[in-house]
Amino acid sequence: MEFIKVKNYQEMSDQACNIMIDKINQIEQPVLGLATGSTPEGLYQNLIEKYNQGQVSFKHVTTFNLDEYVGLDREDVNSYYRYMKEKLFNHIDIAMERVHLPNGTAHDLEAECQHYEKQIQQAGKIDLQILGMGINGHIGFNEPGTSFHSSTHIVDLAPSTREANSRFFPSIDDVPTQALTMGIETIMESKEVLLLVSGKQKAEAIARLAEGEISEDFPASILRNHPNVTVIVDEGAMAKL
Ligand SMILES: O=P(O)(O)OC[C@H]1O[C@](O)(CO)[C@@H](O)[C@@H]1O
Repeated sequence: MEFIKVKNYQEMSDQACNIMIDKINQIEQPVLGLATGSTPEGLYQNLIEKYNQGQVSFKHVTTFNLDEYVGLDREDVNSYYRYMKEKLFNHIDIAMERVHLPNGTAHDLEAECQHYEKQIQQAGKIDLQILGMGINGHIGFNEPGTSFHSSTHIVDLAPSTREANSRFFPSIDDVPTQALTMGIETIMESKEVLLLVSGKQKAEAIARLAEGEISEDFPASILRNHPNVTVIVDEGAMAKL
């Protein structure tokens, strides 16, 4: 696991953007794994800027998002599908048929998980997976206690995750209680992982990632066993290292 230490959120987003554009330009049919939350917003803004400057095209890019809330329609303001459209897809030349997010309103959620997992395998696995990390070490929506051998599955969201994400909803009662997420094994099968971590609220989590034991109690810790992980971390998040 390689750590790239940067000053602040903007520098983290700039470095992540460069890594992602290199990857897109290196591979003929790149498959990217994408994340939501606050962390990658700066990266997506940068990608849009670079696209507008003609430095990158997404025509041959396929994407798989990590997760989606259960019960929110795709066009709901808080769905991750809507987030991705507004923060990235609407502004670039990506073909929407190459875009994938789990369907949180599928009639049969178990079947949807299996189907999503199959689509990732059929695409030839993920070339570069972008990750954020929750304060409890969750990656995707894989909460503490999730099996390291999990594939795409339905999760009950931890109270701390619902509380953290309630900032986007009218009230905490409106935050869905479940989500569909790529599993830990799905993430670990990505060829390369880029984990972005910013802000002092993540300092404890980064210290645990770097120095704690590898345990299902702290999902992100498994990344230490992955052969190709880069963590871009800013000064705030490094406070306890
Ligand atoms: O980037 P944020 O908003 O701090 O969230 C961290 C992680 O939590 C999630 O938003 C899920 O709660 C992930 O999608 C994200 O990577």
